[in-house]
Amino acid sequence: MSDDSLPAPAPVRTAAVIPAAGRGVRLGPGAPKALRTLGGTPMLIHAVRALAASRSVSLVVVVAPPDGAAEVKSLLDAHALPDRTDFVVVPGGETRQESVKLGLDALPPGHDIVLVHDAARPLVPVDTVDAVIEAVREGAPAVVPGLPLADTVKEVEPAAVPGGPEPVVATPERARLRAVQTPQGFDRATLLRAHETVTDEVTDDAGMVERLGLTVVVVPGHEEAFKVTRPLDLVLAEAVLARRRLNDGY
Ligand SMILES: Nc1ccn([C@@H]2O[C@H](COP(=O)(O)OP(=O)(O)OP(=O)(O)O)[C@@H](O)[C@H]2O)c(=O)n1
Ligand SMILES: C[C@](O)(CO)[C@H](O)COP(=O)(O)O
Repeated sequence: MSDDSLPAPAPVRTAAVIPAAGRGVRLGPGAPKALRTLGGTPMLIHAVRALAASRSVSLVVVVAPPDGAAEVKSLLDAHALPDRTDFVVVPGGETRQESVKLGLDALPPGHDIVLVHDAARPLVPVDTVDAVIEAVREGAPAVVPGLPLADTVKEVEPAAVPGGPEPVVATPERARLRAVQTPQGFDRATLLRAHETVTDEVTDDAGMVERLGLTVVVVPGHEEAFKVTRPLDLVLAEAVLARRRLNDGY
């Protein structure tokens, strides 16, 4: 039985934190990775647009290179972004984990779902963003997009000398493995607790939630949400962008 005199529940609001403070050492010398261009536009702007394309995302916190917050603010001002979204820029830290924490510290109250998305994944489709948000809305405290692996993976004993042979310890069953991407989505309180509690270095935010003993779920990722890490990834990203521009006027 419904009671029309009760106020409608407040809509669940979503914020996104975009860590963009990395140097991009594996990409080679040049500007900080997030500021390098893809199709003439900084990678960070692509990533911000990808998240702001979701109608659920009302706030984007960009975590800029430690001495680059002013430059990032100017970049956001200079590029067209949706009016319905607010943007905040904060300086980042030494590690990804530190940068995400600094982004979380800048979140105002009122957003119950928080996404964390690498600036280095500039081409994630909005459907992937929305699928992650939806899974959190449905009650999962932590959600990651992931894809099955194409390669067989070996666990090894690290080489005694750099470049030396590495004894294989195990071959995990490939069908049970997923390569995880971002945006990773969280119930806000869970993500804040993870960042307050976990002190050792973890390579993704969902991994921190796992350490709290909570369940993380994987939803289907997308091959275009790949991370631009090495020079060959830039070639692929330019090709994907060129195809989108040709097909969709992106
Ligand atoms: N101190 C850091 C390190 C990384 N990142 C961000 O975390 C995301 C994923 O990191 P990765 O792709 O590894 O970027 P880099 O750390 O820049 O790469 P590299 O390890 O090659 O230097 C990127 O958007 C990167 O800007 C960050 O905000 N702060
Ligand atoms: C968060 C992440 O993109 C999920 O795949 C990844 O763990 C980041 O790792 P990196 O070594 O910092 O790029």
